Amino acid sequence: DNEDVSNSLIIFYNKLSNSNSPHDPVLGWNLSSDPCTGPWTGLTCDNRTHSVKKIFLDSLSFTGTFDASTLCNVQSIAASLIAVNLNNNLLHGENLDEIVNCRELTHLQIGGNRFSGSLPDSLSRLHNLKVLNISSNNFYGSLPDLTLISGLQEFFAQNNQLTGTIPNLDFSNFEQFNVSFNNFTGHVPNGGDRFPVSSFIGNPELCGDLLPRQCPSLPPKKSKGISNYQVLMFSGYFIIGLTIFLVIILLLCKRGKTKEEKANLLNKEASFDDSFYKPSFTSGEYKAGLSKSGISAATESGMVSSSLIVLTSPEVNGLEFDDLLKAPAELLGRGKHGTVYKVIGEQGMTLAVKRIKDWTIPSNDFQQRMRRLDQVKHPNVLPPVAFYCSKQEKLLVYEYQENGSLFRLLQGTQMGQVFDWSSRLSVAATITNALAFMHQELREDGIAHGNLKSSNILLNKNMEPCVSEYGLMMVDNEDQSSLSNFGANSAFKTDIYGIGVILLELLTGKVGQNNGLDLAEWVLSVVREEWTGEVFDKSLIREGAREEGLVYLLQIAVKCVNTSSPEARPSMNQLARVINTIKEEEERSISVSIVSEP
Ligand SMILES: Nc1ncnc2c1ncn2[C@@H]1O[C@H](COP(=O)(O)OP(=O)(O)OP(=O)(O)O)[C@@H](O)[C@H]1O
Repeated sequence: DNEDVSNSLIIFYNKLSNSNSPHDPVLGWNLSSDPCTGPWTGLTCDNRTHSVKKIFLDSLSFTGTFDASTLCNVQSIAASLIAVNLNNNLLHGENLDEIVNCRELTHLQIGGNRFSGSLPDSLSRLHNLKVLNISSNNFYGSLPDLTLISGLQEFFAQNNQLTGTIPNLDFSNFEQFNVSFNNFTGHVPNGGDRFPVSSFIGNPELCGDLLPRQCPSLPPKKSKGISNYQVLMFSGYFIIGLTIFLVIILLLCKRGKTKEEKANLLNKEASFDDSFYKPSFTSGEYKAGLSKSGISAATESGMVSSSLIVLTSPEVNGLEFDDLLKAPAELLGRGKHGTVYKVIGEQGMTLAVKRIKDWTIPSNDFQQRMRRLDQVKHPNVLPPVAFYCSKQEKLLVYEYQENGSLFRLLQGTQMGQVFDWSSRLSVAATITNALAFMHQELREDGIAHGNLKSSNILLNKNMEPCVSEYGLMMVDNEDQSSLSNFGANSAFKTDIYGIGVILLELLTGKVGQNNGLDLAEWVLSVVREEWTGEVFDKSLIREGAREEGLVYLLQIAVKCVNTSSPEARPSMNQLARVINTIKEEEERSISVSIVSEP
């Protein structure tokens, strides 16, 4: 029996450590000694019965597999094993459904690994479990029926891709519970409000009182059954309603058709590729653009409000507003503040045209603002090349940047693309330097960015980050209420919040939602509770990024997203200085390690 136990434990260990690759720690697990009396690090036995009780092999960078059958299909191990902790390695899973045979388990901790696939239903038959940690893996599919484990006290499943609804658990038993950053749907079960919002955030389809998504109110309960008379009456109403509806549809179709015919006659030239589509400007504005007034003539004669004003780019000189309207346009995205189209100009230049929504700024102020912005240039701030402004319409024209945005880059890392620590630091330093310059130059004009987020950090043709849409809109987010005492300065403090969220995105590898509030709250809650390395992107840890630099950047990012006293947020200049120092330290430590290598 003893031999069986030792052999199985060695098989378990070899699979875990990829058959003892040279980088694995030496933990004394070998057949020359007895598991319970020998130097088997991480293994605890029951002194009395001499049987294996606990296996704690967490945070050891094991890269192999946890094969549950190697432990749980051996009767004398399964009968005594109460705790397995393999958290924070790089393990895959194998035969995980065999875990059900380790019926005595009270603690199963496999968080922070590379397990993937669906969770075995058999997990719910581990009736003695008190602590279950499957967080930060790639598990998908629904949760097993955890309601069957009546004694469960701690459950961690955050940072997976789990779907379905959260089981109706008896939360009064739970001390800790976290299912954040998955794809759960439905509502937070009753009693879930015992836990902070950070336990549930990051599930876009999950609704609840504390979450950004509110649950729809339940339809009123039907009172009694309805009588035959009522059935007849309702059917009558239904038939009358349906007839009226059909007549209206018929009339509308007829009217639409005549309108369409008229429009076709008026605008014969409007033929364009179906895969693209035109921005749908109203006919009045369309006419204004079609006035064909030359750009420079219009500017000089003061007719600026109906013409495209070209600011900088020689390449787009000669471009007119109606050229823009006629050019094929592809929808790039629709944000809170407007819509962006990719437009291919006649000169072959590809442009991004932002159509701003609901900004009631007077035309003159808007023009003044754009001209002031045109005077302040920084190589890492994307300048508008032209703009158009009428009472109803405000358009900004930029050069199209084909390498995407920081937002997309971060999304790519979630699919396993490499975005290493020094590149992330470099992005952070470049954009804070650029913004520090802009803040300094435009402070007196009170023009901050106003909408800083990773989708507005674009990568130019040299893959350098560029801040886009600077000064495009008034700041209007929730942050403003707490900043009302700061007057014009509040917009600059809001930019600091925005950059804080971007720094958190770079550190965690997660993208913020809901103005970054979700991410900031999650990071703050983790930091408050334990200040663990749990917030950092696992790929940075794997890469061996220096903890000191990570923590230092996290500390300053946390100061930026301070909502209780926004005045305590650093200035962009201070922020840039700190980040440059972290970057220099990092570069120094790399060159020191290269020099000191034998
Ligand atoms: N000059 C550009 N070149 C290439 N892509 C661009 C350019 N400007 C914007 N985009 C992309 O177009 C998409 C939509 O941009 P937009 O700024 O409207 O989105 P948003 O930032 O999410 O919304 P909003 O700014 O309204 O809050 C984004 O993916 C953005 O990265």
